[in-house]
Amino acid sequence: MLNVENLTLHYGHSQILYDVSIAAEVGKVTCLMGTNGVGKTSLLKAISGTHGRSGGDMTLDGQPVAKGAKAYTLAKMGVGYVPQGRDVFPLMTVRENLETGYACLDREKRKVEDEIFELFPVLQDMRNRRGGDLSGGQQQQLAIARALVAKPKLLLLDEPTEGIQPNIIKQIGDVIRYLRDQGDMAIILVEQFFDFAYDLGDEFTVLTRGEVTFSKTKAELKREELLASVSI
Ligand SMILES: Nc1ncnc2c1ncn2[C@@H]1O[C@H](COP(=O)(O)OP(=O)(O)OP(=O)(O)O)[C@@H](O)[C@H]1O
Repeated sequence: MLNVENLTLHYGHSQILYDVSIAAEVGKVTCLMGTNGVGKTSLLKAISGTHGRSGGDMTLDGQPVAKGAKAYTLAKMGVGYVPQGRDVFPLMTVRENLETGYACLDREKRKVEDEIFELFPVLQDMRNRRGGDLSGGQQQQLAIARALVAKPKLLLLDEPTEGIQPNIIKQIGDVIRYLRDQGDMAIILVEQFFDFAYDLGDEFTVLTRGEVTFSKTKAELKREELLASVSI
């Protein structure tokens, strides 16, 4: 589904990513791991078009993605992005936040499907509340739901468990597993909560200082090896 080859990324003059290659397949969770500041969020920004890459190639379903492609174009091509920190619109209601998720779609496709509320029943109950009044866990669920509204083929999740209480972490894990098992979406998960990532992941790519250390399937990888590679 996604193929990235030799991607480089800069902020001004400072280079953050060096020849990064990563792939993500439909029906699989690809975990992107590494210690703080190695460039995981930057890679998701490049893949989502939020911060343009400086070099390298990217294809989605075999379609080349131009270097300057904007987030809007990537969203239309099927990339759903759940950023670190959620970026829920605090003054908009839950319903309005969800509606922003389909802004990239053609008018006739703009609909919040019932499945969204089946996955996240709390959002149904709170649909007229303001985003800013939701708890952190509820905001995280809203951010994931907002990305799902556009029916992405590639879902990018940046630390969905950060600052979230255990019962909601479990619900979010169940949703990710459900989406993976539906078999119509590729998922890239950036996650510092090791057991959560190890449990869900099918493929693992580890970054160190902006470079890929290794990409392995779960079968090829010992838990201890992965743990050591993401420990300081
Ligand atoms: N907008 C920016 N301008 C300049 N430097 C930045 C910017 N955003 C991030 N960086 C730097 O880029 C590097 C990689 O940051 P990034 O957030 O991608 O890492 P990360 O692996 O996601 O870290 P974390 O696990 O802490 O979220 C860091 O050194 C960071 O300070």
